Amino acid sequence: MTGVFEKISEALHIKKHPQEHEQKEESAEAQSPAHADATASASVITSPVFDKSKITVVFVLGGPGAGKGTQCANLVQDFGFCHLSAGDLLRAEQNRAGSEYGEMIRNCIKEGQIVPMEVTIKLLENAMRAALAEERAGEGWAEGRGRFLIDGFPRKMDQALKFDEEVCESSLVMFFTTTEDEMLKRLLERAKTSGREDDNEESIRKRFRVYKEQTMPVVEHYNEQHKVVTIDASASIEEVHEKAKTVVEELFKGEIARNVTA
Ligand SMILES: Nc1ncnc2c1ncn2[C@@H]1O[C@H](COP(=O)(O)OP(=O)(O)O)[C@@H](O)[C@H]1O
Ligand SMILES: O=c1ccn([C@@H]2O[C@H](COP(=O)(O)OP(=O)(O)O)[C@@H](O)[C@H]2O)c(=O)[nH]1
Repeated sequence: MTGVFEKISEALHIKKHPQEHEQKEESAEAQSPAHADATASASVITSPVFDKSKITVVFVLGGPGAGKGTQCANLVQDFGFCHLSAGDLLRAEQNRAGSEYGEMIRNCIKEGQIVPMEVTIKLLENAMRAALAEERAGEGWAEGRGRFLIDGFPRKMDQALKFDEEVCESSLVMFFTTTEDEMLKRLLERAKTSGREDDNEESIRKRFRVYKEQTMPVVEHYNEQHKVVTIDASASIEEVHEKAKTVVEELFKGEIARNVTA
């Protein structure tokens, strides 16, 4: 039987990684919804596609409109990260001619729901592969190394577990927080130019609810792993940037204190 991952890979035109092991195929099959029960008892050993000792993954979380994308853009300038916004990748796939997921993605985004993880994870994995294949110059990119800011992901526990286990174990979660009132204000302002179908009050309220119900448990999960740095995003863009920059400097120096408020 064709696994969900294979089916999605085909549809997204994703080539299999030459180094991907047979075991990995078995594992992807085992992770499909039809095999969910088998996964718990399966003794298949999986290894992530990317090696954590070479690839740094920083997850960037926070409510809709907290300023994740804005701060990621700043950190790209500072540290040469590759910035992958899960939302942007989904919107690109939604608009890709011939995508069989376009309609499904559009509906999920409009309703503030989370797109099934197989789609998002494959898009991220594919984008990471493409960035590494570019053999970028600059700090952090020599000899097969790479550094990624993964923005707006993982938003749900299943995504977090699967990405860490099968794609690349994350090093850190930067968690940007501010009030719902502030996020709403920012998003309604962004709506004037973003052209996003979900930047309207009805969709925003739904996104807030999904964020509380589904994304907060992800933050809790990483808190238990001592991987979270919380950054108050209520201040000005530049003030928030200074804090975020210090956090990343400490990460690369190996001096970061986890589960702290920066
Ligand atoms: N610290 C801040 N103060 C005021 N406005 C901000 C701040 N950070 C971001 N914004 C603005 O708020 C809106 C949402 O920011 P964005 O980075 O797109 O959020 P997210 O990626 O978390 O949804 C944007 O229009 C952005 O310019
Ligand atoms: O891993 C992800 C990330 C995003 N989304 C969808 O994309 C939307 C927009 O996410 P994005 O991060 O672009 O925007 P934000 O809500 O943070 O402003 C979300 O509401 C979800 O519908 C998703 O399904 N899975």
